[in-house]
Amino acid sequence: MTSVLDLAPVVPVVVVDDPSDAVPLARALIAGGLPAIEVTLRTPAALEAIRAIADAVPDAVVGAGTVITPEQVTRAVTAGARFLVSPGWTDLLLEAMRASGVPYLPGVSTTSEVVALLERGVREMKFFPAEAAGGTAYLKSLNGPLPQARFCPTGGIGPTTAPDYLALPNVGCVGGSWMLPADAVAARDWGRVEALAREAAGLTGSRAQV
Ligand SMILES: O=C(O)C(=O)C[C@H](O)[C@H](O)COP(=O)(O)O
Repeated sequence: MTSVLDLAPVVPVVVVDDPSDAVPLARALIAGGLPAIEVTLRTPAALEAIRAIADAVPDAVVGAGTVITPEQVTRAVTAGARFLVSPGWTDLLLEAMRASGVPYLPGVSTTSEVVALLERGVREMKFFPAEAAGGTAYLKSLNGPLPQARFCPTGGIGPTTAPDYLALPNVGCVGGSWMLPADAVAARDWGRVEALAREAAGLTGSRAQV
């Protein structure tokens, strides 16, 4: 499989409360041009949402986010998750992710964590919480000594800051929830979600111009 970092410039980070929203929401994101979708395991509906998207929306590459235990790795992959994302990592979690057979992005926010992952043969990671942990300045600084590490920064990123991240050589994609405003999801305004997704998908253009 293509690296998770190269599927799309923006990976929507989705919190699903009502499992019946999962399929129309995924269709709206795909129609807008965002095929990789991270469903966070933060709600009881998450696994059902992953299963529904995997079954009904074949064009989606659905993954699981907020994966923090080996049990969640197993449940997510069984439900149909095609990639795994964690906000942070331990050796136990890393071993389970590695054994799952699907691509994974362990979360880091410090230089030592990046070095520790490189030591374990992992070069692709989530940078979380991106804005709070130092944003583009931090990632730019990491690229000097550690250019072999590539990141999906997530956390506090919006449409105006995403292009700055995407312009960095060590950033493959960014994650974010801005294309899924809570009021639009509550109103099931999938047209608005699609329009916001389309704008996000177009951010590749900003990147190409840099
Ligand atoms: O759930 C997880 O595993 C997380 O790591 C948190 C998410 O990545 C952020 O909540 C998304 O970022 P926002 O765009 O700021 O909403």
